[in-house]
Amino acid sequence: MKILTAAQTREADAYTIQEEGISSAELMERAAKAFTGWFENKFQPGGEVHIFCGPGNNGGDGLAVARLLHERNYNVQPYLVGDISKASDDFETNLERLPQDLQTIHVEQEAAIPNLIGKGSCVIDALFGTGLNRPVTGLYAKVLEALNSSGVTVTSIDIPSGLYTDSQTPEDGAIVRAQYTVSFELPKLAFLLPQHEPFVGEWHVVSIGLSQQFISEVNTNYFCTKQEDVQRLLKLRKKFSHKGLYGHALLLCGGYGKMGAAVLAARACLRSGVGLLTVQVPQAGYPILQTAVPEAMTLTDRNRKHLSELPQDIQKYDVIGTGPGIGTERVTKTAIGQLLATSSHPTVIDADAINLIAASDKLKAQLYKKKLIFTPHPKEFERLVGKVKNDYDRLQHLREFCMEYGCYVVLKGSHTAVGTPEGKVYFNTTGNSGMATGGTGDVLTGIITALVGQQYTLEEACLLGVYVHGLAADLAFPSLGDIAMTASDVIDHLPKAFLHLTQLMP
Ligand SMILES: NC(=O)C1=CN([C@@H]2O[C@H](COP(=O)(O)OP(=O)(O)OC[C@H]3O[C@@H](n4cnc5c(N)ncnc54)[C@H](OP(=O)(O)O)[C@@H]3O)[C@@H](O)[C@H]2O)[C@@H](O)CC1
Ligand SMILES: Nc1ncnc2c1ncn2[C@@H]1O[C@H](COP(=O)(O)OP(=O)(O)O)[C@@H](O)[C@H]1O
Ligand SMILES: [K+]
Repeated sequence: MKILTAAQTREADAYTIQEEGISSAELMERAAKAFTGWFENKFQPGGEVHIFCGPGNNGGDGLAVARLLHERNYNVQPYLVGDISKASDDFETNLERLPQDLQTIHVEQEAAIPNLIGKGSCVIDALFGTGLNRPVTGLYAKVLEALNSSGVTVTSIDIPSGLYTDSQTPEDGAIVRAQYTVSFELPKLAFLLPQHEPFVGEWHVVSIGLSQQFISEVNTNYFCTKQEDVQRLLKLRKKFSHKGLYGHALLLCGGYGKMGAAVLAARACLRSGVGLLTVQVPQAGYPILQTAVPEAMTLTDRNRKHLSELPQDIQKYDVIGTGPGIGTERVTKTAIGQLLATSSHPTVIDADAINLIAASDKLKAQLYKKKLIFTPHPKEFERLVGKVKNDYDRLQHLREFCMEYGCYVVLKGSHTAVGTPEGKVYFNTTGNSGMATGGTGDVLTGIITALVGQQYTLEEACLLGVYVHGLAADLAFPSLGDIAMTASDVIDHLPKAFLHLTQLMP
């Protein structure tokens, strides 16, 4: 699914209006109906609903929603905020359409801002949408600040007012802190960035029938991975298939005190369909791996505690995964250096392997033109690319790093972002806060390694792997919740996650 900029969203609106031969007020009516449908499911009629409308089409939406909720017996109070002498045409149309018994209140100065503290009211924020073109200050900022400090439940139409859709909001701009955001047709880039969680709250997308032709033709660098996107990637097994068809993976993982990382990566790799798995661990890990993961073949390093060498016959493997639990000893750095210098295998690089590379220009110089997938969390990513200013800056670095080295980067987080060598970014849509616990990243390394071994392209392996990893956690959630969830629980739910995707296939 594509993510459009504010400008592209306006073009999509205009294209739809022309293609369907409808008026912009009709499209607004669709948007208002779609919003109202969501709202009715969430909030019962009864309490007061205060709707704050700005001078543009977002305000127009607010007025149309006021009329529709009024018709459905909600106790609605619309406010017109600021100078509405230059309001948009569709705002005017919807103002005229308000029924006689629905009186608006005009908020033209600070003293007229209603005091909603302690009233338990519900607020709909329709001040600004995608047409916001400068930071919110003055009277509008006072309104947003009053809402933020009043303790009311705010639901924003399209986007929280004051928040920029696809670039960093300037620091002097006020932004409403919504509990819910109900957006039209496609999610906005701003919703996917962790820094915006306090403003966006729980977000939902409702369809308003924007032109699918426009959406399929428009160019964008940003995407959301939905179930239908990964389902078509999934390869079914053939009846006469054998383990030789599903790849032989090598995991170079684990170290003294962190052998569990190797166990987690190995188990996840096996649960993701790899044909054969060999794990090389330091000697201290031999009994652990042989006991905890009997399906895997185990090689031992000459070093007792740390990765220090590559296996002799490394050529025979189809894919290598490394990093989890390996530590950053000098001997391990040498081994990772050898790996980069001598191997042409597709390789998944995680955790301490990233840290070692990040700390060495010599190792970094070896990254070019290889088949590499990096799976950093935000701190590991900053070690690779330097300090970032904000989430947009991080995305820019992500794209630049991937383009420079021709690699894939799986930047982990609540909406994990997969960067590609073409500079595209795919945000994941599965997963939950139960995954915020040690070892879940090691599980992801195992999953992606297994998928590359099964001949998925690097891009497919990243997208499918990240999706399935989050889906397993989502399937674990109903019985385990997020507080008690562990990385092993995620592995235990991988079978259900793969089944879920295959059973839904046509
Ligand atoms: N097009 C359609 O058919 C559909 C559109 N839809 C809806 O329309 C929304 C987009 O509407 P929009 O383009 O009118 O912009 P909107 O967000 O209301 O703001 C523009 C107004 O705000 C003003 N303004 C801006 N920044 C400001 C600031 N910081 N401080 C103060 N003022 C500021 C700006 O004034 P100006 O810059 O001219 O001074 C202008 O008056 C979209 O999010 C969705 O909700 C849906 O109904 C689907 C169909
Ligand atoms: N709040 C969250 N919502 C969704 N996914 C999460 C959340 N927190 C963490 N994750 C996922 O859990 C994994 C954590 O990886 P990482 O930080 O490398 O853990 P570790 O190093 O302990 O294995 C990542 O895949 C990340 O996307
Ligand atoms: K809004």
